[in-house]
Amino acid sequence: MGRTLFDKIWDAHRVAETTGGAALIAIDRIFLHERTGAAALKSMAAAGRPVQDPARVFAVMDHIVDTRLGRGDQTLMPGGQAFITETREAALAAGITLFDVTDRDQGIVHVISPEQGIVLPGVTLVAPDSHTCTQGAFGALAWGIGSSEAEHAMATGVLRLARPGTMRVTFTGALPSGVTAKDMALALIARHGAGGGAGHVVEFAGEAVRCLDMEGRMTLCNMATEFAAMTGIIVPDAATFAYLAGRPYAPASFDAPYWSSLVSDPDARFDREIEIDASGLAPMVSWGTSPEQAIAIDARIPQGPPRVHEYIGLNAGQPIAGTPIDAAFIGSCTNSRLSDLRRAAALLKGKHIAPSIKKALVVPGSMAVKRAAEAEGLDQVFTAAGFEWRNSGCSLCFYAGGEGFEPGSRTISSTNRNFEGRQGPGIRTHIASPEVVAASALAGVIADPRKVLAS
Ligand SMILES: CC(C)[C@H](C(=O)O)[C@@H](O)C(=O)O
Ligand code: SF4
Repeated sequence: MGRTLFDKIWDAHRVAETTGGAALIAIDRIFLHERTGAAALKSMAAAGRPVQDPARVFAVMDHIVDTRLGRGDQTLMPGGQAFITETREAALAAGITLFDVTDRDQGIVHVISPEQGIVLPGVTLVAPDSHTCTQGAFGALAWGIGSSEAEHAMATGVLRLARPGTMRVTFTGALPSGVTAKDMALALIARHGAGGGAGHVVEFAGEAVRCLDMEGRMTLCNMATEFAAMTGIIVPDAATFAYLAGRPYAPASFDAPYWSSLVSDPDARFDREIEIDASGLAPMVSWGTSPEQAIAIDARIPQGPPRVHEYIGLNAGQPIAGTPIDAAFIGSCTNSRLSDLRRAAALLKGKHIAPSIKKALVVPGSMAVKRAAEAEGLDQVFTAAGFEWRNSGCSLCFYAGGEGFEPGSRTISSTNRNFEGRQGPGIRTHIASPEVVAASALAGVIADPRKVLAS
């Protein structure tokens, strides 16, 4: 019987079978960040265990770094300085590659790993961070682990894994204009639940996926963890190889037989199959406190748990469009790459955000994205429109203390999580595409970008 892409990567990395259907899987790349990585490195050093192969291990400062222009080494997170200094010391002592705060290649882990050519088709890559699934867009088996597993992988080069199930989500047809990879992800989670992918590796397939550029594919795979999947994965193709060619850590060519074998065979069987007609999708926006509580932007809020309505301050039956917002955020490993910024800037060009917006931030996913955006003048478009232009990092994708939105704010955000308190105590987050964020910031209320594009 044919094998799925996942099966092939699993087989190529299976070092030994263990009990209960689990296996020892060889780990090709490990990526750490200062929020959870230092703990793993420090614990290894304390136990006198060296990193087995430092050339395969990378670390970056992204989660709690200051993103204000002109930043130094400081973090605004109360008590957070130790994460930065300890990560730096431990990374240097272990001899691994570190992208430090002021490095020109610094950025959010899942943005810089592809930019640097560290993730490659067919590799296994782990990081103590749930959105490691983003990197499955390159046809890698990339997933989030815990700090102690990271320690294990660094010390031994393998991890013990129960074999996950396989699921294929096929998006048929073509996406309508103004509808993006973010909307595909939110539509999937809204229809099949935030737990819908549990225990599975989800392969995204179909015409609408093939037509996404690499940045769109990363946005889609990024949300696999919000679907409770172990990870997402997309079969690599010419776009994948072209994206990676010439990147610092990528091989000189992708013509070895292994690369072209990285497909799901036509007769491969998946444990579960889901099909979604992409041509029927609309821009999506979350109305509640789980990514599954998301609706088309022209729809009305459904009845949800009373606690959710209470926190979010919106009633069932209300249209979501027209809801007044106080703040806007463009950034995160979901939607902070050059194409995201370009699409938002195209809507904002020559316009200004509504006076009711108290804080509007654009936080590029990496310093390389920031430089590329500046070379095109996008920073000027954003600042003229009333957005603050920042250095790269996770920023207000998650609240670490120190910097936040005004208490009680309602934000429209290009991030991936709308949990209670995710962006700060009492903050009500609506997640959506960068287009929806830009259109809403202009209007001061949740707004449909297709209407701005048409006007
Ligand atoms: C801090 C980190 C472990 C966490 C994660 O794993 O996802 C963060 O990146 C997040 O998005 O909540
Ligand atoms: S940008 Fe947000 S979701 Fe992504 S790694 Fe950072 S905190 Fe996590």
